[in-house]
Amino acid sequence: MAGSGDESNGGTTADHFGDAEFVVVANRLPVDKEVLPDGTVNWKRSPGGLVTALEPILRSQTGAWVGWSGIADSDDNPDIEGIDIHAVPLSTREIAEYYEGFSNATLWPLYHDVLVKPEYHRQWWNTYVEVNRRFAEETAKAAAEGAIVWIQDYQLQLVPKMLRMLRPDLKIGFFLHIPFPPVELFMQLPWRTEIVEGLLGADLIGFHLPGGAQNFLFLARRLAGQATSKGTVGVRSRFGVVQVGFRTVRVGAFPISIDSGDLDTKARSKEIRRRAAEIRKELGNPKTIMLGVDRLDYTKGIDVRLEALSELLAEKRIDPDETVMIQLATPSRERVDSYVRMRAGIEQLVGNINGTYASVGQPVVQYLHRPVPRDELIAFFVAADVMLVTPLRDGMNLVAKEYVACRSDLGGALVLSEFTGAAAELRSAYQANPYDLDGVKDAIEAAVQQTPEDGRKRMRALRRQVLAHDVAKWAESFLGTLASVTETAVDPNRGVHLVQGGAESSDSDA
Ligand SMILES: Nc1ncnc2c1ncn2[C@@H]1O[C@H](COP(=O)(O)OP(=O)(O)O)[C@@H](O)[C@H]1O
Ligand SMILES: O=P(O)(O)OC[C@H]1O[C@H](O[C@H]2O[C@H](CO)[C@@H](O)[C@H](O)[C@H]2O)[C@H](O)[C@@H](O)[C@@H]1O
Repeated sequence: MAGSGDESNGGTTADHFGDAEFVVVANRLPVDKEVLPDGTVNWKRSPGGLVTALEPILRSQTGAWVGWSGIADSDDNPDIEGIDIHAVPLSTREIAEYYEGFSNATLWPLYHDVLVKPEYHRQWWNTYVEVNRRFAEETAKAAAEGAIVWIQDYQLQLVPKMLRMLRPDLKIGFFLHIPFPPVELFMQLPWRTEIVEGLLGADLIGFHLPGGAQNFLFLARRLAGQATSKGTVGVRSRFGVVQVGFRTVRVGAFPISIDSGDLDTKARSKEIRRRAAEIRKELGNPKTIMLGVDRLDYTKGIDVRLEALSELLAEKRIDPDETVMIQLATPSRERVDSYVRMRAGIEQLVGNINGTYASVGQPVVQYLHRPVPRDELIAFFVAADVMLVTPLRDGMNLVAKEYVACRSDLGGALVLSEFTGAAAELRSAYQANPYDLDGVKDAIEAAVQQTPEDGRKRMRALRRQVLAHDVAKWAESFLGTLASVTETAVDPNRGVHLVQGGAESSDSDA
């Protein structure tokens, strides 16, 4: 019987398997801790798209979620109705070395075009391995025999292989939410082979875009010495294949989305419309409201849009008396040096623009360094005439899709960086290369000056895409593919074949 307690599954026996038929494994749990004024603790479900998409699946079968609570040195295991929570506690040292260090100061910049220099520290790597092992062990305990396990993102790239060693009976999917870099960048990583081999423990590896899938296939051939397909990968179709012994690993592109129907309904509500009108009034009824909504991250190109605005104002192509830009920036990874430096740079740019172009009581840029409540955010989307999404590199960018979902009035215009995953789908946006400041300025100016008729036409096309492809479809397409490829696997021992270390080859395609 697959999964019975011999050496090949790390000693886990069927009696020690969990109950969950579907397990999500992510760095973060889908809950936020709230301490009420009277000191009592309340765990609120986080409003993220992933939870929304997976909740019905987690509820319809016995579902579990393995992740970190977001709090240091905490042994909290929140109780959430309908989801069996398995918290993986992290110590202060592990947060510094695994999360802030290897995940966010090594992998994050390396995978985002080396926008800042990745730091390579052996101690961070060791802790990344240790923490990935704990996630794998916790998952092995939670999953029922033959369960489906879906591992999320760059923080956990070693979990697929570790988990397969513990539990060869499982069907393992992995999805990367950030870009997967080209070979020229990935080869910098001292532990490049271990990462590729870690991912190859999965049955299905998903990326947002075909380009990421193709980069991975090339590296699997080059670093793990595996036979791979060489044809182009499609969107939710034409999957790539890596042959790992007698195990077949599929590689595909599954662009994530949002709960567009829900946002559309909320944005149509009277309360949100009233609040949107109120926001415009509070801002002094400007002709044009521009909006940026991001985690405060150097990948998001907040500086790009501020510099573009500053030059447009200097060239009098935008009138400061008629324009307000709102930048909502959620604090993020605040103990990582590159984030501290970037925040100072952004705040200086905001100060410079306001110092030069604002009138008393009427700043041109209104900057909020905090998250805003969901309904308030929706009202901002409804109020904004021009949405500025200008990342230097972004896996997808859900904000662009959220804006579109909120515009049932067919108003507004989306300025969108070519270097977001969303750009592949949102072709009717005002797209620009964020490295070409003149191009960004032209796109912003065109968006500000669009005719209502052109605006409606573009927004209609954008909405068709976003409403037809929501996050439930994303989950269905990934999980449907995972189910079909594991069901058709012919060899009952498919579970145990793993790539062994040191397989780097000198592929002549390099
Ligand atoms: N200031 C903010 N207040 C509230 N929500 C925010 C804020 N900034 C970003 N968000 C939300 O966070 C999510 C960001 O997702 P995305 O654009 O894909 O980028 P990332 O996951 O890299 O932060 C969106 O759902 C967006 O609405
Ligand atoms: O958990 P944090 O360190 O606070 O960071 C928040 C999340 O940021 C990243 O989001 C990515 O996923 C989005 C959805 O697929 C995508 O639209 C975006 O382009 C990515 O940057 C990260 O990948 C998540 O793991 C983090 O939880």
